[in-house]
Amino acid sequence: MELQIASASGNVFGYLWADASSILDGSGYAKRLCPRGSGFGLDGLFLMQRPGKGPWVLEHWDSDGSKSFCSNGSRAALALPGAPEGDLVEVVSSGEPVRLRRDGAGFGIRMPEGEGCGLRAVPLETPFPSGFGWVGNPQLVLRVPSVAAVDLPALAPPLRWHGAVPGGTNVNVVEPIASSEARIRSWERGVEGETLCCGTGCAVAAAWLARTEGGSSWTLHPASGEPVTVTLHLEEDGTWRDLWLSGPVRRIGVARPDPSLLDP
Ligand SMILES: N[C@H](CCC[C@H](N)C(=O)O)C(=O)O
Repeated sequence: MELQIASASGNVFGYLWADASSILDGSGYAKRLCPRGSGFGLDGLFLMQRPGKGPWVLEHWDSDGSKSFCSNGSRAALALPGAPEGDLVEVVSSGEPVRLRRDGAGFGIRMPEGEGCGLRAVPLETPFPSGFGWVGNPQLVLRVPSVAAVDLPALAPPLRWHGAVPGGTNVNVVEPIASSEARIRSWERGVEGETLCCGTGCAVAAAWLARTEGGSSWTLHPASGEPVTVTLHLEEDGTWRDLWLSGPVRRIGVARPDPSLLDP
């Protein structure tokens, strides 16, 4: 079985066509194929169904086997062989109806706007000004003087496991560097470590920056150095419309996992 590998701004994923496997044990596949050391060193795994008549269907698991919505991996899927053609593609990704597009900046995704999505007030005490949002998964954003100076492995875990958010949260630190640009670093739930870019983290960071600093377009510079641009219409109540995140995608290649990883 072929494992396609692709990167979205440094967030790296493996992809399997679901009909290539008789057992849809996505969680088990993710746990065996993803981790660095015992697997391919991937942030997450996608199972994809062949494009049919309705929206294209994708499912994502983090490297620890937990199921979650993932924006970067969804937009990178559009670069894979076998993906639907066209500039604009309807997708149901981990149950969330979203749109993907091929555009000048690379590949983009329009984020979920359904029930519960948007900025929310959550009683989290942090040493820094903070915001929280839900975009198919939970994202905490802290504004810091310098993202480079933050000791993320010390700062993030207590917030990641904070009881104020059931199931905990992803943690992002941001540092505005211009009127519509900021640096960002992300600590991801389910990877339990820093990733080089978290798309949903960038989306919530941009929404929170739009609320606190103004503007409707923010370019975020993640740890990978491969920037993403977020455009949105933010409403007074913290919900958004047409929140698009775009950035580069790279196809890395194809791996052939040892059969013991697929069928232990
Ligand atoms: N990296 C992903 C998000 C994974 C979210 C996962 N870590 C969770 O907590 O559900 C993205 O680009 O949207």
